[in-house]
Amino acid sequence: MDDDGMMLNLVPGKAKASDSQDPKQSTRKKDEKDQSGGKKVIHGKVQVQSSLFTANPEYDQDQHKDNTVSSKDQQPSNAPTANMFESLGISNELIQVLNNKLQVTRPTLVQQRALPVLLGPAQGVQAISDPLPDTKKKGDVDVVVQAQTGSGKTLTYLLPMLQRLVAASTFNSTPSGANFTGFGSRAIGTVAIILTPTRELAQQVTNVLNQLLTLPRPADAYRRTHWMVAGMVIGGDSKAKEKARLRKGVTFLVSTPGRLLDHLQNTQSFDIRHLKWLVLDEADRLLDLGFEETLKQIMQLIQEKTKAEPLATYRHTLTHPLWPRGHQTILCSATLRDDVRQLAGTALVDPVFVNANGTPTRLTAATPALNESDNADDAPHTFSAPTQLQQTYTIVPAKLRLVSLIAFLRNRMKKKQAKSGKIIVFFSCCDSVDFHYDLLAHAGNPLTTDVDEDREDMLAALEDDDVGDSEKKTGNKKRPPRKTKKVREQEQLDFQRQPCQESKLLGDDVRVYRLHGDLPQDVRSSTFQQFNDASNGILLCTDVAARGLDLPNVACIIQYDPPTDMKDYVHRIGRTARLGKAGEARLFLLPSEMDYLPILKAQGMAIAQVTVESLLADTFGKLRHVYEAGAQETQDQLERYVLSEEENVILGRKAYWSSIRAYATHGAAEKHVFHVKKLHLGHIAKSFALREAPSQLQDPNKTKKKKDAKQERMPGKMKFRDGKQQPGKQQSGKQGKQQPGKQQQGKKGPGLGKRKRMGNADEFAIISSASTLAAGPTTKKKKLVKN
Ligand SMILES: Nc1ncnc2c1ncn2[C@@H]1O[C@H](COP(=O)(O)OP(=O)(O)OP(=O)(O)O)[C@@H](O)[C@H]1O
Repeated sequence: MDDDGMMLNLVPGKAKASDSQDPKQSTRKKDEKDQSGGKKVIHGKVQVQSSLFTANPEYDQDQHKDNTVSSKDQQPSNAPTANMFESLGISNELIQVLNNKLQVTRPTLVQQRALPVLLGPAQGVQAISDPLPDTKKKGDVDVVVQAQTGSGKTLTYLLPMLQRLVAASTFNSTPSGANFTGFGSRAIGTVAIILTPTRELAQQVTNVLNQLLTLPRPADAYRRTHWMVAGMVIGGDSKAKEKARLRKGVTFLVSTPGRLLDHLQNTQSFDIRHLKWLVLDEADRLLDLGFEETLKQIMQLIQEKTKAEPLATYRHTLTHPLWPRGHQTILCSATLRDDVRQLAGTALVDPVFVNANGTPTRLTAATPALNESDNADDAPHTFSAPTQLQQTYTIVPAKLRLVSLIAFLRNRMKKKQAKSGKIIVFFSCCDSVDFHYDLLAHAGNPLTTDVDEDREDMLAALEDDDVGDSEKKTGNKKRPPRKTKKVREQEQLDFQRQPCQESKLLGDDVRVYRLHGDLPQDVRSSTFQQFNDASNGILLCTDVAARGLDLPNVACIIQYDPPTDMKDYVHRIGRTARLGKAGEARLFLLPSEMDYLPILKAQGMAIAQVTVESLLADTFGKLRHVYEAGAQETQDQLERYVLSEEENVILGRKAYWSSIRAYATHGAAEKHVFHVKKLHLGHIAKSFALREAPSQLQDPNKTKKKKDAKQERMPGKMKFRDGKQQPGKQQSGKQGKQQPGKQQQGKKGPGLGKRKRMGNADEFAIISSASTLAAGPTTKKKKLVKN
């Protein structure tokens, strides 16, 4: 539904803000109060504590309803098969580790298909229908593995490496073990590099490797893995320590791209001349813009460094077919599509494509594109989600978003408490995660200060100028006692460093966690670990947690902000329903976003509707007036909390602006659905517990003086925080209080205008907050928002 007409910001009385030092202020205020029918007016704006259930857009929520969707009776598509690992060429010792340490007994379909290919010619298994002739790779092929989320791709690439190295450790020993001369030295350097897009995924893969390396000591009393070491180098860790580890030799190196490139360029002792495997986990993400340049440089350096002659000690050993000739490149993801071809022409040599649906096939230049098909019988390549995953959506008007989220979470936590499993909520930006985290942690606690007129005056001052000046503007008024700045800062610091918080708002003993790219690395790591170990709890996060993370017992995914890319949709929902287990994924959509449903369906996603009424009724009470009252009461409580402290308002505003900015990063293909112009900004503000849309960006760190100076230097520049206008590019359109939704000229401006290229990005590309704000379809390319 195109409701542009209704989507005007209806905040009444947009009169210019008056000077709060005006001696006539109190008289004028009184007048304003009178004129607005007794309602409070601040700076020309009526402070309306509006109802949640009035003035919402009209929409037909059944428009895209599909009654046929049901995942209840579906056979899980990513569960283990009836096959055995023995038949695939995995040794008993490794199978023991799989059974005992990882509770893995039977392979999944993709493991069944990919393991023989990856174990290589030395295993004597005919894995592909058209084995390579005697090429330079001598039977060891590059491999592209595409399989649903939670189908065990990590073991798919790790097991063959381990199997081959374990076999290589013993291949020249005598059968009895006497006169053993097996290979094994850490000094060989790095033989496998595994690249992941996020630090958490790197941490996870390293953990799995370490478990696999606890291979039992066999009868010949020689532990095959004694020389193998798994190590991790990621951004945020101490480089000096990493260098020391690399000097000693790290057999399996797990890394994020930026940090790997850094070591390849700067760490002399990082020896990869004997490199045999390069794995790109979440390859499509690594091939994305942002990592593209880094990856190119990595590939180039690997090509150069692996040309070096092997050390004399290993020359003989490495000729055995257990070791791949050259190095084998493996790409993995649930959403590999045409992107892979970018690399296929350079780093991959006629790769074999393996998925769960058919026999492995070679991918040559002549092979049709993965997501195209001329043949009607041959279904076009769409993404697929685990069949047992129950996908649902709820159309939620903007004003009701926040209470609907609270209602959903409360209901889930109340339902089965300990057994309900974990919940992950996805937001579009770090600021929004921070805001909601704070809200869930504190809004259920009693307020320490009253939300009175003085506080609202403080907020009015915030509206007009730098946050720092608000103290001045309300300086001579009596206020509720406030904590000193130092105390507040210390409290914030302590709050920042806690990996989780209790949320009284959601119920007894409910813990909330948060994860995003702006957190200090140690907080990120401990949060990830603690949420991983917890049996219950709610993780609020950005897409930094969307890829690859295998967090046990996640029962439900909530996409509070829709993803900006269909691939992200698939990965986000894939954090549940793993390895054949059940799971639910709920998508929140605005009425103006309903046309996203046919897009999802066209991509093979079966998604059913749950109405917002039933969502609210499940928590607040069955009768309409009861759940409306309950929702309104909750919203009021949240608004009161936000209004109670200056910091809360700042958090809310930052989150509001960053979210709108993130909204503008939806790709061109989905712009007709997700367009800032379609947003009702007043209603969106309500979903951040703000009583009205903030009219301009505030920067708590800048003094008014600095801002004025900037204005002088660059007249005409918009007053957006950190706004980095390209030199020579004059921005047209309204200056000063630019509203989102208003088309901006100067398309190639920074921030929203263009997806930022990160030279050495080792994380999701990141821009933290509302540094600039443009609106409308400014570019065809997807833009990058910090997550
Ligand atoms: N054959 C198996 N049987 C039982 N569990 C398995 C099997 N293979 C892997 N697992 C377990 O399944 C979980 C998911 O595996 P993994 O993270 O490798 O999935 P994935 O396909 O890489 O998912 P994603 O696409 O989300 O990254 C892990 O906990 C892993 O230990």
